[in-house]
Amino acid sequence: MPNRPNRPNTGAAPLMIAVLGAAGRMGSTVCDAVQGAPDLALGPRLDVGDDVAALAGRGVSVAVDFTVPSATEANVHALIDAGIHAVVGTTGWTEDSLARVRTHLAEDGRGLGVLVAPNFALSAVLAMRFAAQAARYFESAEVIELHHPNKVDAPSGTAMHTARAIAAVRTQAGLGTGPDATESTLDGARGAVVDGVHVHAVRLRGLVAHEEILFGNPGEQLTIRTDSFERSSFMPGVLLATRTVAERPGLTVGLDGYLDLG
Ligand SMILES: NC(=O)C1=CN([C@@H]2O[C@H](COP(=O)(O)OP(=O)(O)OC[C@H]3O[C@@H](n4cnc5c(N)ncnc54)[C@H](OP(=O)(O)O)[C@@H]3O)[C@@H](O)[C@H]2O)C=CC1
Ligand SMILES: O=C(O)C1=N[C@H](C(=O)O)C[C@H](O)C1
Repeated sequence: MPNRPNRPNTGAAPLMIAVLGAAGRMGSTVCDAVQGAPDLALGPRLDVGDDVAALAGRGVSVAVDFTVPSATEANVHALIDAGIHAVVGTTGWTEDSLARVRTHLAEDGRGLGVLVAPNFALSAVLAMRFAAQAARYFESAEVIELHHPNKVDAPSGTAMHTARAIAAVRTQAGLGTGPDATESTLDGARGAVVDGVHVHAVRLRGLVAHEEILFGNPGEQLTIRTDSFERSSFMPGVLLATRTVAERPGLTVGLDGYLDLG
């Protein structure tokens, strides 16, 4: 990742990285990326049915979780109990589940770090940041996310995060809901509503991970778009996180918390 502290850790023994969801699309890509990094060593690869608690005492420094929304929170609690830092890309996190992790980390007291990031691609991280910057200046804001048809959750974690951030800025700026004269619709025609922001999900063969954030004012529109054409786009962010999570005790939400974005 350019201009980021994503250099290999030199001079030290390689950090051992465990991967949860290792056989999945993201998990297998992470295994390849870790194997290609001279300062990292690929440790245990876990999938459904494997016991996360059994990672304790096996020299694992950091575990990367790309599993499923129904499993990821329990995995993180088990990793904390095992004394292992966690880098999490899996979606499905809520304010409540994040709060439980925050509490667990505080109670544990060993200074472990957990990063939960809805998107590790630099383009997506910047798109979310730019959207939050733009949100106060526009009457209308809607989010469209577009993904491969094998994705099990909708809207995407990235779209949820984007919409929540836009909504928070709009509230702070005293903006109400966007103008919308719709009186009757087919169910779903206006998408899901996340904190007052409409979010639309497209599933299409050929896509990987894409998002458009649309802002409108009378006579003008701003579109912010991010495209991940390959899962390799997530890897610099994942590797950066594995290298630095131990230096960031507590819970961080969003890779932007690890980047010097100003
Ligand atoms: N933050 C980011 O940048 C990105 C996040 N994601 C998110 O990552 C997650 C995974 O995506 P993707 O790799 O495409 O999905 P896949 O379905 O390809 O992979 C998920 C893997 O996790 C396994 N799994 C399921 N339950 C468990 C469990 N309890 N413990 C361990 N492993 C388990 C699955 O096994 P099985 O198939 O046998 O059920 C599968 O191998 C999704 O939530 C997705 O939204 C995706 C891309 C980027
Ligand atoms: O499932 C995916 O593929 C992706 N999931 C994440 C999300 O839900 O935001 C990140 C990226 O969009 C790819």
